[in-house]
Amino acid sequence: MPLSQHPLFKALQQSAQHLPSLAEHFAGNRQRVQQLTFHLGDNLLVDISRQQVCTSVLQQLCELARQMNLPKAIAGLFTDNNFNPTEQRAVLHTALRMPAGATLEHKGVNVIPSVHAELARIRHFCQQVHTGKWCGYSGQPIQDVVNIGIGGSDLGPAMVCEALTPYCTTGIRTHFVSNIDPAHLATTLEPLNPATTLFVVSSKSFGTDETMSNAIAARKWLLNDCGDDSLVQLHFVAVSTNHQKVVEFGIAAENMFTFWDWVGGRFSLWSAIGLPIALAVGFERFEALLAGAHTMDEHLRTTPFEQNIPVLLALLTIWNHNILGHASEGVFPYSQLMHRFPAFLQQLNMESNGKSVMLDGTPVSHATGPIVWGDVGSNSQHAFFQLLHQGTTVVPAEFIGFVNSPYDFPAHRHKLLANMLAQAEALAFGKSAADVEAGLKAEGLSEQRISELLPSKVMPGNRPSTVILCKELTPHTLGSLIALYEHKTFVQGVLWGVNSFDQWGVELGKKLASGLVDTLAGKSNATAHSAATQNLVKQIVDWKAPEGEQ
Ligand SMILES: O=P(O)(O)OC[C@H]1O[C@H](O)[C@H](O)[C@@H](O)[C@@H]1O
Repeated sequence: MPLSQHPLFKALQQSAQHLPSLAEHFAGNRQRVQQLTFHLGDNLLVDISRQQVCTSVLQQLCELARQMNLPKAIAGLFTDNNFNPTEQRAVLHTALRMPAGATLEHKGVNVIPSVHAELARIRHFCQQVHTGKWCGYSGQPIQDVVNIGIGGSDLGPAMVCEALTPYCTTGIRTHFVSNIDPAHLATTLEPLNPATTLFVVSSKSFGTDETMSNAIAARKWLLNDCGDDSLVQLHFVAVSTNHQKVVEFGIAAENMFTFWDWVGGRFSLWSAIGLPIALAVGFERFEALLAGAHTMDEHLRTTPFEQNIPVLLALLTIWNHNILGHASEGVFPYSQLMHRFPAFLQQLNMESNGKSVMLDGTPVSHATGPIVWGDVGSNSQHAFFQLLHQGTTVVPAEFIGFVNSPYDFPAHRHKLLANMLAQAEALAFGKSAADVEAGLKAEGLSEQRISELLPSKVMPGNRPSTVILCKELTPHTLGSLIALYEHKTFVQGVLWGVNSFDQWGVELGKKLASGLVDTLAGKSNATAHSAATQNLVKQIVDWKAPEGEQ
């Protein structure tokens, strides 16, 4: 039964008619914070007390999830499944972080030994690079690793490498090139020495145009320097599921790391796609990242819904988005190192759940994925938080904070977290007209000035937020945090009844672009396109500098 037709969904809509304010919620229940704070071990806590729910609404949401077969779906994530029917693929990324002795059968074969065999190859390769045994063409050890990939073959490893900067102690510097904009490759390569640079060409399909074009250009750059095609091998490894295309590209099979079609691109950083992470932080820390994700997997698999963190966060999206009608979700890590986390989450959640048809192909009758967006705090406070506090759109916010940091400037120590706590507080409780007026009076302002200022200074409050507080941004905690969002995405998809693991919507644009490349190169005309495109093509051709002048 679709979500919106379920009797419990209708009951939740009824509950939302008589919603107490957050201030009333807190005043009416002294146990609220304890009841609505959940722990993963002793290093991660999730406080949903500032969400516009009470325990009875949460129970209704959990019951709805049970009746919509979420328990079976969760069990399916840890056994063989057919969760991606349009691509005829299973969804088994949880296998990538299972311990060596575990069993997860796919088509009757236990996949865990293959997962660990590939991890052993990654470990060996990292050792070779880190000890200088893997040398470039001039005999010098590798110093810089450039990952060439896009989407799921870029965002996860790029985000993790930045987030784990304090753990990047192997001496290997990592760089990420994704965009077909030549500026990305050119500016990345500019300071690098080809003799000490290794390229990791990462692509599940090994057919993505941006990645292939950048890989071909990188090979030329290398060849220009070393002058011998056979030496290029020393500077290229591949990560892919497509052996044939890797070999056709000219990368030897022994220099290819593999993963499997049951790993979706946006869920793949735990596979060989994480090779740059292991090269940057060391294999043991990569293993700690996997272990952190496995901890969250076990939490998802074994915890009753009423205490299950990813399930609760997904249900809050159902509540905020489908019942209360809030169209977007803001995510605000209070950590400069988590700079790329919102972008990673955008692919994870929006590519997974930005769907309009149910699994059986019928149109959805309820909203699916919200717009996910955000940026780091405290920067975002000084940019767009005005709208969050006083705008006409309510944006449920997720704050992510870390108590300890290896970067300890005494004057900064408490300010970052104080800012995060203050934002959650201001969003929830605002400032009433009476309080604003009293403050302005105390400042000695005239009656007239007070009445002018009052409407602009009132803070409505009652704006929902969640706080995720971690002890420290370690590889293990980051693994748990990423897996939390993976599972949140998965649970949302189950409730919405969509296929969270395909992405057909991105294909049309790719096809149109490939036709337009020839048009812009003057090899075909634009008449097959709309008048708008034809006009822009004409302008581009007119303005284009002749070859060689750019
Ligand atoms: O890893 P690749 O096969 O190169 O794919 C890279 C990316 O491209 C696609 O267009 C998809 O939208 C993404 O889901 C995918 O992660």
